[in-house]
Amino acid sequence: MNKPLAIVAVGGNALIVNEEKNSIPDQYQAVEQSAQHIVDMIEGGWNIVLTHGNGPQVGFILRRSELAASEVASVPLDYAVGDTQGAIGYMFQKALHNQLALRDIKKPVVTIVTQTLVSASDPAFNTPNKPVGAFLDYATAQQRQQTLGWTIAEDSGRGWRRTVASPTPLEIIEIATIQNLLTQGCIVIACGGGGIPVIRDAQRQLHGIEAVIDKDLASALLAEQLAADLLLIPTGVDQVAINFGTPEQRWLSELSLEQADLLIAQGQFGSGSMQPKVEAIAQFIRQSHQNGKTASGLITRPESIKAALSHQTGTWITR
Ligand SMILES: NC(=O)OP(=O)(O)O
Repeated sequence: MNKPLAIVAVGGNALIVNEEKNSIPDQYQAVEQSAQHIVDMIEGGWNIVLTHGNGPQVGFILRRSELAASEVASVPLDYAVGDTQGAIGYMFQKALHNQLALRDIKKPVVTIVTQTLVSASDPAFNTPNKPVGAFLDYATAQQRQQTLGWTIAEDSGRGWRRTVASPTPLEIIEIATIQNLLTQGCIVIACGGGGIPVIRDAQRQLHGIEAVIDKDLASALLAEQLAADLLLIPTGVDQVAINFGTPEQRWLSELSLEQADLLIAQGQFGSGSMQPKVEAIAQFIRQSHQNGKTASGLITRPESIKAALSHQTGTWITR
């Protein structure tokens, strides 16, 4: 029997343990931790495609580019997304390779530079709302807004960040290659940072466009197109909660699509944190159902993945 396929979507913020420990070696340590849990899944019989975010990292590249502007040409945002695919892909590729070697599992790991089609007329280009880079105090963010033309927004009560446009992912250009690599038994790292945003002209030519795609939405599209069984989104908590942070807080082990819709409508999940994860999983499950496939989603902490897969923790979302 074929092994089940899971898309595991690791957030860019998950690699930044705290704002003071955000160096490349610090991020690599976090990747090494995640790699252990992913290889546990492989030992448990799963095929894996790993996707990852890049919100902090792509913002760091833009900032380096600004700081060096008098010496070297600046980096357009689509190229900065490509840079993060290479750097974070390298981290996961190396960490997974090493973890597999420790357990004597022979499985190739490969990172695919992935382009994701978006629409040039997506209204998201008029309202940049995807936070990137570091969390700043308001005075610093406002000063950069005035001097560098940044758009800024408060993010999840943690501070102010630069924002960029985040159009809806429509098509994964390298989908056939990703599928082929999976069929050959590879662990594939794809759609990094949601994929490099590209538009297609009337002559079918691709052109990069400056934006950062939401990695959960891109992962949902990828999961649907690969007919995956599971979209797993590791995050900072073991389970999704309602009434989060109040005396009425309640952790959820299971969530139907109808319950998810209702709780989203009630504004139960943070709009910049848990809500996009639940929405992405719901979209994947619905689309899979339309394609005749039964699929599910799981949200949990990376270190709880093994327990969550045997339903001891985590929040399972099913139709
Ligand atoms: N591209 C993206 O969604 O990145 P984060 O998950 O790091 O915000």
